[in-house]
Amino acid sequence: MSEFHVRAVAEGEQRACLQVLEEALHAKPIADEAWAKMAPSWPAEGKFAAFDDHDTPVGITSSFDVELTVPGGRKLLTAAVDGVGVRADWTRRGILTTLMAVQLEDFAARGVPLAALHASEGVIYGRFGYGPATFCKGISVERPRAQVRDGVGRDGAVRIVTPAEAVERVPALYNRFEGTRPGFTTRPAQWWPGFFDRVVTGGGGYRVAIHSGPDGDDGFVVYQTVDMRDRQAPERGALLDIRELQAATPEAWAGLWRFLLSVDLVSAVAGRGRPLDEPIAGLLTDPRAVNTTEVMDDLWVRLVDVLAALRGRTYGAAEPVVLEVLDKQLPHNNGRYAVGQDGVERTTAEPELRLDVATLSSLYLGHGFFADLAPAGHVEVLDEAAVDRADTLFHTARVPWCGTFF
Ligand SMILES: CC(=O)SCCNC(=O)CCNC(=O)[C@H](O)C(C)(C)COP(=O)(O)OP(=O)(O)OC[C@H]1O[C@@H](n2cnc3c(N)ncnc32)[C@H](O)[C@@H]1OP(=O)(O)O
Repeated sequence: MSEFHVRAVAEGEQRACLQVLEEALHAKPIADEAWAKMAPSWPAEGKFAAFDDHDTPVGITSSFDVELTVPGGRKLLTAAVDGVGVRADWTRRGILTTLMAVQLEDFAARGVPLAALHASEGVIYGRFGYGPATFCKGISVERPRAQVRDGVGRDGAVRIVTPAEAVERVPALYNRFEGTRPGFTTRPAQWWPGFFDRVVTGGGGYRVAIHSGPDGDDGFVVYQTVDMRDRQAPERGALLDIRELQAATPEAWAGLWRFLLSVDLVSAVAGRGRPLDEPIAGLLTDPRAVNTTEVMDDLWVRLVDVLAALRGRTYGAAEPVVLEVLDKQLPHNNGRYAVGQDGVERTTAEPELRLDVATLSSLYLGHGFFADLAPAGHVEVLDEAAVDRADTLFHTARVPWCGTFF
């Protein structure tokens, strides 16, 4: 059987590596024109690949640096992992395991405290120390029943912009929202061209509308309408599908929703990847017009430097707790940590809770509870009283949400 070797991707090898990824994700071969557009967003930097005996790539992992907002509002350097795939005839031979090990060591060597990704399947990344740290929901609003409450969302104006104007304005507008809640990430310049090309400018068919309030532009929505009418069912209307909606203020948010629900010949307004706490029902005279269609994991987080990551966030009001953390891939993280409002220290004190780094990572941004993870065996409880304390320290009032797909 052929062996593989793993190394950093060299300049000029990106297209062959991208082809491996596209095949793994069941996408079509990359045409020359598509590659010409994508190449600037696909640098060799940050990519590791597995190669066969002929130096042909058969597996890839990729990342780029962003900043992730953590509880308390600090933004920590984070490796955004994307583009993971192994060619179908090379799977289950340990390629991903090797790629993840090399990539994590690279993050640790560069002093990156956090890594994050969106997972194609729930079973893949836990073994590498990643845990689901933010969640999102799909919603569908029955438009004929959905009347926005009087006096809400009327203060600003919404205008549909051209694709060119969207490309010019939306990235700067997004930068106004960064950091408002745990889980938000910055979007580096290399992220935007792929998004616009897929969705707006490259025939994706989505429109962009911008909300402006007293201080200028303060929100945007990316959406498309899919006409569902036919002669037999003219009342069916179109489905309005929200790709993304971001607002800097509650007024901008309400104004964008009022606009979406006012579009004629639409029977339902739907979106996926919305924050769990988005209060759409409260906006409407009939809260039952809103249905939650799914709840999904959103961002998976991996603490690469546990001490730095724990020190990067703030904590709720409780006495400190001593955690013992187990990390198979990055043993420098193994050990005990005293976590409290006044700081985080390594300690030799007796542990109160023992957990692996994936579980700690899933709780890190403030979603979920130690109390809920303990019964399933994710947290070993050595001192019962520590569970409540740990939950008060870690859980956040604001629900974490990422909302940026990579
Ligand atoms: C961040 C992102 O980009 S998400 C996108 C991820 N990519 C995809 O989903 C594309 C399609 N899938 C693939 O390319 C591959 O199946 C990968 C990348 C998920 C896994 O690659 P492989 O090289 O087969 O993984 P590897 O051989 O190292 O497996 C390690 C372990 O994980 C398990 N595993 C890996 N992938 C899966 C899976 N999809 N389902 C169940 N188990 C899996 C293996 O069985 C193995 O378990 P073991 O250690 O107990 O034997």
